[in-house]
Amino acid sequence: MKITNVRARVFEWKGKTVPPQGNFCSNAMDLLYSPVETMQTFRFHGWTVVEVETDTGLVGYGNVALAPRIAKQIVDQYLAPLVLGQDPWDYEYLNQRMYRATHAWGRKGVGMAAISAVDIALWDLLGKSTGKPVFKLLGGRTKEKIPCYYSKLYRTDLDEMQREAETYLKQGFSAFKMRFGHGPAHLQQGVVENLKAVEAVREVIGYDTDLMLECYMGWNLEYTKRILPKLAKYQPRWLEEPVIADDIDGYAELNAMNIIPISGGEHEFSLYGFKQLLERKAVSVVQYDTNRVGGITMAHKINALCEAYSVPVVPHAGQMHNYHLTMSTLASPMSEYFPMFDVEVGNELFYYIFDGEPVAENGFVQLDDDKPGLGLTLKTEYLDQFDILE
Ligand SMILES: O=C(O)C(=O)C[C@@H](O)CO
Ligand SMILES: [Mg+2]
Repeated sequence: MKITNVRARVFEWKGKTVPPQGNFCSNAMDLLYSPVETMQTFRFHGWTVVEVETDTGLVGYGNVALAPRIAKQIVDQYLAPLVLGQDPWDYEYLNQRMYRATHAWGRKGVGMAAISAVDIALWDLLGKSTGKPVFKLLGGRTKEKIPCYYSKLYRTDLDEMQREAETYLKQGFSAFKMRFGHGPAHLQQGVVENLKAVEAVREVIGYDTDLMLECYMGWNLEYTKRILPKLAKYQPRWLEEPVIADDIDGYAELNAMNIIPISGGEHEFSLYGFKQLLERKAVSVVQYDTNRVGGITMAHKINALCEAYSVPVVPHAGQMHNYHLTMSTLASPMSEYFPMFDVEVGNELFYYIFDGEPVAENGFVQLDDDKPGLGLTLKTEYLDQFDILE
């Protein structure tokens, strides 16, 4: 099998969107005085879809969500020439080729995200060419089905958050992730607001469910140290990305406090970066996203690394490029699950672009043994609501 063409297209949503309500979600911009409304930097309304075509007629699909227009340029100008004419089965060689050729500028961030999209498309091809789902190529089914946690609960009105939690509890979810709306800029009043929100959600979901708390890098070390003991009584399973991704010392210090397990890795990009996080005991849960860390080839290696350190992997986002890895490794006990809603943050867009993304039933997602590759096709239903950049 030989690669004959690589096509990268940006899908930019132009349809109706739901404006973020209330304090919505803390994020890294919150610590900075800014005339820019911070939610503008937080919304992700575009996606790059990469199609790798072959001389067999098979086409593999990959995707990247970060900085989609730049990712497309990287695929077009730098990565496509490196894989054209090559055999997708040489995926390790091709991954190294892309990683090393772009290393001067690409080793963290959007460079790696673009590599990920091509790599994911290669694995989709491998599955399609063998008639097997990707998880089979990675080692097979380690779970009957994948437990997943409901991930939304942005910081809106507390009654609304409670209604949301109740609805999804009734649908059978037994694990939830909520977002904080306040950080250091909101002073002690914000601490109180944060605690009230966790209490409100626990009031509805009880204590026989898991609750995860998301900061999305909107706090700092001092603030987190102050609030951690106050949050402990709500028994969170983890506290996610309290500080910016580069502050590995901060993660290590917070995790060593042993009050609440600290999770991270959603904004880490390389195998070496994860080695550092693990060596430093900086996180108790690793949350890579396969469409950021160099694709399935690299995520598979990170799983092995985490297995050896006995640190669980719960990838960022659901989505097929992550589900296949979660299914095939014991290092990964469960998945994140973004429900399909009207377009708001943009996490939902995956459902609007692709057909085949599984829908959770009773808090589990299932992968089909008989669907080759990733099991995704392009959806036609919403095509007129995207601007598509060729
Ligand atoms: O789902 C997460 O872990 C994210 O960080 C997604 C982002 O949308 C913040 O809510
Ligand atoms: Mg997160």
